[in-house]
Amino acid sequence: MDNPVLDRRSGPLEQAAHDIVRAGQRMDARAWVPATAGNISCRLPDGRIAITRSGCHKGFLREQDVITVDGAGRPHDPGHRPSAETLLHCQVYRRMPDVGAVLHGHSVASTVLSMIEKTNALTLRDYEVQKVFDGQTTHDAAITVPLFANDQDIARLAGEVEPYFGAMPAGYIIRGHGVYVWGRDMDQALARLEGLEFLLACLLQRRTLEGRTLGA
Ligand SMILES: CSCCC(=O)C(=O)COP(=O)(O)O
Ligand SMILES: [Zn+2]
Repeated sequence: MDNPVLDRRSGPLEQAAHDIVRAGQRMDARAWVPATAGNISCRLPDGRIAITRSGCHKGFLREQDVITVDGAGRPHDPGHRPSAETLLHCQVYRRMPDVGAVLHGHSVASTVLSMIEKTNALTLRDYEVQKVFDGQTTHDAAITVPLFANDQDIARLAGEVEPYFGAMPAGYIIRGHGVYVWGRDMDQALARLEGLEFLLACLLQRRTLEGRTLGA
Protein backbone atom coordinates (compact mmCIF):
# COMPACT_ATOMS: atom_id res chain seq x y z
CA MET A 1 0.00 0.00 0.00
CA ASP A 2 1.43 3.40 -0.95
CA ASN A 3 -0.14 5.52 1.73
CA PRO A 4 -1.60 3.76 4.75
CA VAL A 5 -3.31 6.99 5.88
CA LEU A 6 -5.23 7.77 2.71
CA ASP A 7 -5.79 4.39 1.18
CA ARG A 8 -9.33 3.38 2.00
CA ARG A 9 -9.72 1.39 -1.19
CA SER A 10 -8.08 -1.60 0.41
CA GLY A 11 -10.61 -4.24 1.34
CA PRO A 12 -9.53 -4.93 4.94
CA LEU A 13 -9.79 -1.33 6.20
CA GLU A 14 -13.15 -0.84 4.51
CA GLN A 15 -14.37 -4.11 5.97
CA ALA A 16 -13.07 -3.21 9.44
CA ALA A 17 -14.72 0.23 9.30
CA HIS A 18 -17.99 -1.40 8.27
CA ASP A 19 -17.75 -3.95 11.10
CA ILE A 20 -16.90 -1.24 13.66
CA VAL A 21 -19.82 0.99 12.62
CA ARG A 22 -22.18 -1.99 12.85
CA ALA A 23 -20.79 -2.99 16.26
CA GLY A 24 -21.28 0.57 17.54
CA GLN A 25 -24.93 0.49 16.44
CA ARG A 26 -25.44 -2.84 18.16
CA MET A 27 -23.78 -1.70 21.39
CA ASP A 28 -25.81 1.53 21.37
CA ALA A 29 -29.06 -0.37 20.81
CA ARG A 30 -28.28 -2.45 23.91
CA ALA A 31 -27.45 0.68 26.00
CA TRP A 32 -23.84 -0.40 26.54
CA VAL A 33 -22.28 2.86 25.25
CA PRO A 34 -24.07 5.91 26.71
CA ALA A 35 -23.17 9.36 25.32
CA THR A 36 -19.67 9.05 23.77
CA ALA A 37 -18.60 6.13 25.98
CA GLY A 38 -16.91 3.01 24.64
CA ASN A 39 -14.43 2.26 21.88
CA ILE A 40 -14.10 -0.41 19.22
CA SER A 41 -11.20 -1.81 17.19
CA CYS A 42 -10.15 -4.47 14.68
CA ARG A 43 -6.73 -5.82 13.77
CA LEU A 44 -5.93 -5.50 10.06
CA PRO A 45 -4.00 -8.23 8.22
CA ASP A 46 -0.96 -5.92 7.82
CA GLY A 47 -0.74 -5.37 11.60
CA ARG A 48 -2.34 -1.92 11.70
CA ILE A 49 -5.18 -1.46 14.16
CA ALA A 50 -8.42 0.17 13.00
CA ILE A 51 -10.01 2.00 15.94
CA THR A 52 -12.66 4.60 16.68
CA ARG A 53 -11.72 8.26 16.93
CA SER A 54 -11.93 9.75 20.41
CA GLY A 55 -15.17 11.40 21.42
CA CYS A 56 -17.58 9.91 18.87
CA HIS A 57 -21.02 8.59 19.78
CA LYS A 58 -20.75 4.89 19.00
CA GLY A 59 -24.34 4.63 17.79
CA PHE A 60 -23.75 7.27 15.11
CA LEU A 61 -20.31 6.31 13.81
CA ARG A 62 -19.44 7.00 10.18
CA GLU A 63 -16.77 4.99 8.40
CA GLN A 64 -14.47 8.05 8.52
CA ASP A 65 -14.64 7.88 12.33
CA VAL A 66 -12.52 4.72 12.07
CA ILE A 67 -8.79 5.53 11.84
CA THR A 68 -5.60 3.48 12.01
CA VAL A 69 -2.84 3.28 14.61
CA ASP A 70 0.31 1.21 14.87
CA GLY A 71 0.95 -1.44 17.51
CA ALA A 72 2.09 1.24 19.97
CA GLY A 73 -1.11 3.24 19.51
CA ARG A 74 0.40 6.00 17.33
CA PRO A 75 -1.99 7.27 14.63
CA HIS A 76 -0.71 6.89 11.07
CA ASP A 77 -2.12 10.35 10.39
CA PRO A 78 -0.82 12.68 13.13
CA GLY A 79 -3.96 14.80 12.66
CA HIS A 80 -6.16 11.93 13.83
CA ARG A 81 -7.03 11.53 17.52
CA PRO A 82 -7.63 7.87 18.31
CA SER A 83 -9.62 6.66 21.32
CA ALA A 84 -8.15 7.77 24.63
CA GLU A 85 -8.04 4.06 25.55
CA THR A 86 -6.13 2.93 22.46
CA LEU A 87 -3.28 1.50 24.54
CA LEU A 88 -5.65 -1.01 26.15
CA HIS A 89 -6.68 -2.26 22.71
CA CYS A 90 -3.06 -2.45 21.53
CA GLN A 91 -2.18 -4.44 24.63
CA VAL A 92 -4.81 -7.09 23.89
CA TYR A 93 -3.55 -7.46 20.30
CA ARG A 94 0.07 -7.66 21.48
CA ARG A 95 -0.62 -10.25 24.16
CA MET A 96 -3.16 -12.33 22.19
CA PRO A 97 -2.06 -12.90 18.59
CA ASP A 98 -5.31 -14.70 17.65
CA VAL A 99 -7.51 -11.77 18.63
CA GLY A 100 -9.00 -9.80 15.73
CA ALA A 101 -11.44 -7.43 17.49
CA VAL A 102 -11.70 -5.64 20.86
CA LEU A 103 -14.80 -4.01 22.36
CA HIS A 104 -15.13 -1.66 25.31
CA GLY A 105 -18.52 -0.68 26.76
CA HIS A 106 -19.93 1.13 29.79
CA SER A 107 -23.08 -0.78 30.76
CA VAL A 108 -25.05 -0.07 33.94
CA ALA A 109 -24.39 -3.62 35.19
CA SER A 110 -20.60 -3.50 34.75
CA THR A 111 -20.44 -0.03 36.29
CA VAL A 112 -22.61 -0.75 39.33
CA LEU A 113 -21.33 -4.25 40.11
CA SER A 114 -17.70 -3.18 39.89
CA MET A 115 -18.38 -0.33 42.32
CA ILE A 116 -20.12 -2.45 44.97
CA GLU A 117 -17.91 -5.57 44.75
CA LYS A 118 -15.44 -5.62 47.66
CA THR A 119 -13.06 -8.25 46.22
CA ASN A 120 -10.89 -7.85 43.12
CA ALA A 121 -13.06 -10.00 40.85
CA LEU A 122 -16.62 -10.91 39.96
CA THR A 123 -17.26 -14.65 39.96
CA LEU A 124 -19.73 -16.23 37.55
CA ARG A 125 -20.87 -19.78 38.19
CA ASP A 126 -23.71 -22.15 37.25
CA TYR A 127 -24.86 -20.13 34.24
CA GLU A 128 -25.24 -22.01 30.96
CA VAL A 129 -24.20 -18.88 29.02
CA GLN A 130 -20.69 -19.14 30.50
CA LYS A 131 -20.02 -21.53 27.62
CA VAL A 132 -19.72 -18.54 25.26
CA PHE A 133 -16.20 -17.97 26.66
CA ASP A 134 -12.94 -19.63 25.63
CA GLY A 135 -12.40 -23.14 26.97
CA GLN A 136 -15.74 -23.31 28.84
CA THR A 137 -17.70 -26.49 28.23
CA THR A 138 -20.04 -26.59 31.22
CA HIS A 139 -22.11 -24.38 33.52
CA ASP A 140 -20.49 -26.24 36.41
CA ALA A 141 -17.40 -24.03 36.64
CA ALA A 142 -16.38 -20.68 38.08
CA ILE A 143 -15.25 -17.88 35.80
CA THR A 144 -13.53 -14.89 37.33
CA VAL A 145 -13.66 -11.47 35.76
CA PRO A 146 -10.89 -9.32 37.26
CA LEU A 147 -11.68 -5.80 38.48
CA PHE A 148 -9.06 -3.07 38.09
CA ALA A 149 -9.11 0.38 39.67
CA ASN A 150 -10.02 3.09 37.21
CA ASP A 151 -7.14 5.33 36.21
CA GLN A 152 -6.95 8.29 33.80
CA ASP A 153 -3.35 7.22 33.10
CA ILE A 154 -4.08 4.50 30.55
CA ALA A 155 -0.46 3.31 30.30
CA ARG A 156 -0.43 2.77 34.06
CA LEU A 157 -3.79 0.99 33.90
CA ALA A 158 -2.41 -1.27 31.15
CA GLY A 159 0.46 -2.10 33.49
CA GLU A 160 -2.04 -3.33 36.11
CA VAL A 161 -3.83 -5.51 33.56
CA GLU A 162 -0.63 -6.94 32.03
CA PRO A 163 -0.04 -9.87 34.46
CA TYR A 164 -3.60 -11.19 34.00
CA PHE A 165 -3.34 -12.17 30.34
CA GLY A 166 -3.92 -15.90 30.03
CA ALA A 167 -6.36 -15.83 32.98
CA MET A 168 -9.19 -13.70 31.60
CA PRO A 169 -11.57 -16.00 29.65
CA ALA A 170 -14.37 -13.42 29.76
CA GLY A 171 -12.37 -10.17 29.59
CA TYR A 172 -11.99 -7.66 32.41
CA ILE A 173 -13.73 -4.74 34.07
CA ILE A 174 -12.43 -1.33 35.11
CA ARG A 175 -14.23 -0.21 38.28
CA GLY A 176 -16.93 2.39 37.81
CA HIS A 177 -16.02 2.46 34.13
CA GLY A 178 -16.72 -0.61 31.98
CA VAL A 179 -15.78 -3.87 30.32
CA TYR A 180 -13.09 -4.98 27.88
CA VAL A 181 -13.90 -8.05 25.76
CA TRP A 182 -12.27 -9.51 22.65
CA GLY A 183 -12.68 -12.24 20.04
CA ARG A 184 -11.06 -13.73 16.94
CA ASP A 185 -13.29 -11.47 14.83
CA MET A 186 -15.99 -8.87 15.39
CA ASP A 187 -18.85 -11.37 15.43
CA GLN A 188 -17.17 -13.44 18.14
CA ALA A 189 -16.26 -10.35 20.17
CA LEU A 190 -19.88 -9.14 19.99
CA ALA A 191 -21.19 -12.56 21.03
CA ARG A 192 -18.85 -12.59 24.01
CA LEU A 193 -19.78 -9.05 25.00
CA GLU A 194 -23.44 -10.01 24.79
CA GLY A 195 -22.79 -13.11 26.90
CA LEU A 196 -20.85 -11.18 29.53
CA GLU A 197 -23.44 -8.40 29.69
CA PHE A 198 -26.22 -10.98 30.10
CA LEU A 199 -24.33 -12.60 32.99
CA LEU A 200 -23.60 -9.25 34.64
CA ALA A 201 -27.27 -8.27 34.35
CA CYS A 202 -28.23 -11.58 36.01
CA LEU A 203 -25.71 -10.99 38.80
CA LEU A 204 -26.94 -7.45 39.40
CA GLN A 205 -30.56 -8.56 39.44
CA ARG A 206 -29.81 -11.39 41.85
CA ARG A 207 -27.91 -9.09 44.18
CA THR A 208 -30.75 -6.58 44.06
CA LEU A 209 -33.36 -9.25 44.83
CA GLU A 210 -31.23 -10.84 47.55
CA GLY A 211 -30.63 -7.42 49.09
CA ARG A 212 -34.35 -6.72 49.12
CA THR A 213 -35.06 -10.14 50.62
CA LEU A 214 -32.44 -9.69 53.31
CA GLY A 215 -33.62 -6.18 54.08
CA ALA A 216 -37.31 -7.16 54.28
C1 LIG B 1 -17.82 9.84 28.06
S1 LIG B 1 -17.02 8.37 28.43
C2 LIG B 1 -15.36 8.82 28.92
C3 LIG B 1 -14.27 8.27 28.05
C4 LIG B 1 -14.35 6.76 27.98
O1 LIG B 1 -14.28 6.10 29.00
C5 LIG B 1 -14.58 6.09 26.73
O2 LIG B 1 -14.74 4.88 26.71
C6 LIG B 1 -14.62 6.83 25.44
O3 LIG B 1 -13.38 7.38 25.15
P1 LIG B 1 -12.92 7.62 23.63
O4 LIG B 1 -11.69 8.47 23.74
O5 LIG B 1 -12.68 6.26 23.03
O6 LIG B 1 -14.07 8.30 22.93
ZN1 LIG C 1 -14.24 3.91 28.62
